[in-house]
Amino acid sequence: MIELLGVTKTYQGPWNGGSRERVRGRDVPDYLERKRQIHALAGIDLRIEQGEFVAIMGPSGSGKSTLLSVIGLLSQPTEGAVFIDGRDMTQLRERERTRLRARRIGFVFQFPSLVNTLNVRENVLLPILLRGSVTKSDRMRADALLARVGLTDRGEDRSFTLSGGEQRRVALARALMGDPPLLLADEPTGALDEETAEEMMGLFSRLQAEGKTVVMVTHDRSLTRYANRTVKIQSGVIET
Ligand SMILES: Nc1ncnc2c1ncn2[C@@H]1O[C@H](COP(=O)(O)OP(=O)(O)OP(=O)(O)O)[C@@H](O)[C@H]1O
Repeated sequence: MIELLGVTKTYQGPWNGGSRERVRGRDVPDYLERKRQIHALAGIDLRIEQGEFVAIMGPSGSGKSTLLSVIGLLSQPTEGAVFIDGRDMTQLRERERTRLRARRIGFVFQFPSLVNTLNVRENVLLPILLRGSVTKSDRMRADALLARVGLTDRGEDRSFTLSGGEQRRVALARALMGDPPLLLADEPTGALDEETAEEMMGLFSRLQAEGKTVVMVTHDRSLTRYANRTVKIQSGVIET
């Protein structure tokens, strides 16, 4: 379903502090001084089958979030190809990538980024609200998803009145609103207590059992037991 071939991602770092670089034994003039390059991904080959639950682990700065953003079409690789269902996403126009992202990918981040001025149900409906008007069946779906994440009857509450774990579940319900086949989660249980984290992982497991593909970045080794496979990344390279 998802295949990355030779994916690299290089960021331009800050100016390197005025120190002169030497290229082929000669000082590089100031006006050509190069920015430091950060190789966040340094040649990733990865295949993820439909219906898999993959955990991505690695030390801080190893490239996990970058990898997730490339898989999620939020960021274009510097080199390499990203195939989703056999189509190379790097060859598409930005508009088409955005469209596919909206239809096929749900994101859950560590910080749920709910809109405080909206109530819980409206937050779940946000992807629809942004596209146009909300129908009665959209509202029913939002309520069904809220029930699914254990927040029945909280639809009318202001989102900021919810606890961190509850807000995270609203974010999951929002990610599921468009029924995407692929769920990407970056530290979805970060800063949650153990019990709440386990509940969240239980939800992910059930979604996988229903056929969704789940890719999750985590620091927490104990959570990898929910995944079928753990991919370890170090300095932008997958450890084998
Ligand atoms: N937009 C950016 N501009 C410049 N450098 C970046 C950018 N995003 C990430 N980096 C760098 O790329 C490397 C990989 O970052 P990334 O966020 O993917 O790591 P990570 O494994 O998710 O780390 P953490 O576990 O701390 O969140 C780091 O050295 C980071 O500083």
